[in-house]
Amino acid sequence: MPATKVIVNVPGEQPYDVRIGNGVLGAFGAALKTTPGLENVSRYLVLSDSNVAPLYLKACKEALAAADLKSCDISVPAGEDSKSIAVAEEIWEAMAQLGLGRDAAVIALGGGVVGDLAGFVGSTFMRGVPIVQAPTTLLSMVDSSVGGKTGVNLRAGKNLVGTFTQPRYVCADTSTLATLDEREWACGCGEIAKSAVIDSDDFFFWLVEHANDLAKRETSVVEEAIARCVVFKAGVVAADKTESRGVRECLNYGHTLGHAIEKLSGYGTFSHGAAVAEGMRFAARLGAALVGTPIELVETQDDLLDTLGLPALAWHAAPDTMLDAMKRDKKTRGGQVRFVVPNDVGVREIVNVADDVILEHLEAWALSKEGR
Ligand SMILES: NC(=O)c1ccc[n+]([C@@H]2O[C@H](COP(=O)([O-])OP(=O)(O)OC[C@H]3O[C@@H](n4cnc5c(N)ncnc54)[C@H](O)[C@@H]3O)[C@@H](O)[C@H]2O)c1
Ligand SMILES: O=C(O)C(=O)C[C@@H](O)[C@H](O)[C@H](O)COP(=O)(O)O
Ligand SMILES: [Zn+2]
Repeated sequence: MPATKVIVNVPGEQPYDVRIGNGVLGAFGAALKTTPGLENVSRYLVLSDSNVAPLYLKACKEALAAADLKSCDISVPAGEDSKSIAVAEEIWEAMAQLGLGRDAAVIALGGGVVGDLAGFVGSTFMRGVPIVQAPTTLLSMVDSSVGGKTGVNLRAGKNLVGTFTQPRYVCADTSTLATLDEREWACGCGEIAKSAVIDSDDFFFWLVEHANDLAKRETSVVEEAIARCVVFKAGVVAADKTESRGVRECLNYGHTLGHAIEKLSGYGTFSHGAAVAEGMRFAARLGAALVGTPIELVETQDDLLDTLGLPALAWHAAPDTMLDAMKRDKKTRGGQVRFVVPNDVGVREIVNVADDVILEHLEAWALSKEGR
């Protein structure tokens, strides 16, 4: 896999490119000018957050101006709390005040929070304007900027309102990762580990071998990890864009428990990636009990997550409270909670798990936390 600039095409009715590399934001405007579906855009709204705007908004707007593209911008407070209907409504109102019409497009400049929020407001404003993703966190480069899941959280649970709307273009400038702190680095590594476990032996054992270098941000390893994740996700999304064919749900590995942790701990207490990593530990153990997931996989995954800076969380809630939160998961059918579990590396299945079995495993999980 090439180490510098990589372009991955996400196939589908409206295929799009994901451009990955150091400095690709500099050529952003020129790339948008030749992107199908953006020919008639008269103004771009750049949505970012209070951490990202001071760092990268100027460069983004300069890249647009250099290609004679007009832009305006809105910044939201950094953090998961901005993924809400209240903030979405403020943005819709601001877009109307700015005089944006159906010839506008929305650029998400930031992490997964900005990406999901911008995707949601863009896909609903005036019944939908084009969306462009310019991810600036590791997590958003490896996962959220690709695939078109947009949305906001409700008090009842994560991502409970949203749309499936593919972006027209994704620009992942890896130079922006230099300003990311340790917590957010590890968060991205959580989704990389998720993709590796459910993808293949090739990805998983490559990651095990390079986990230390990824944690140390070794450039070629980082770029290869991003490219591998995007190639994998592009294939899954192409096969099942709206998660209706039983293929895309695999990307939810670790999320059944992970989303419940995020909700119950107060959104933002744990990063999404840390919660997903915890969910992967739990789901693999459930797999070992229910479908024969090899214990070597459970242990290798534990070691991998440790190396990537994602130790088991010293946090738990009462099992019945956890179960109640998990019942809001979108994979739930007929009131029954379903988990993605790995039968082995690269082989996954969705299992319906009875409440009493989940409670029994949650109790064991809670016990394992005592004394931490
Ligand atoms: N749509 C999807 O397919 C998908 C996939 C995975 C995760 N998600 C969602 O993504 C969100 C998590 O995304 P995230 O981890 O990127 O969180 P985030 O967007 O909150 O970013 C994490 C923090 O890093 C800051 N930041 C962003 N870029 C930076 C940079 N280059 N330098 C310094 N600081 C920077 C942000 O301001 C924020 O404080 C969750 O809401 C999750 O549900 C969505
Ligand atoms: O793209 C997908 O599909 C995913 O499931 C990717 C996940 O990493 C991501 O966190 C997603 O937002 C979760 O989706 P949800 O449907 O469970 O809200
Ligand atoms: Zn996720």
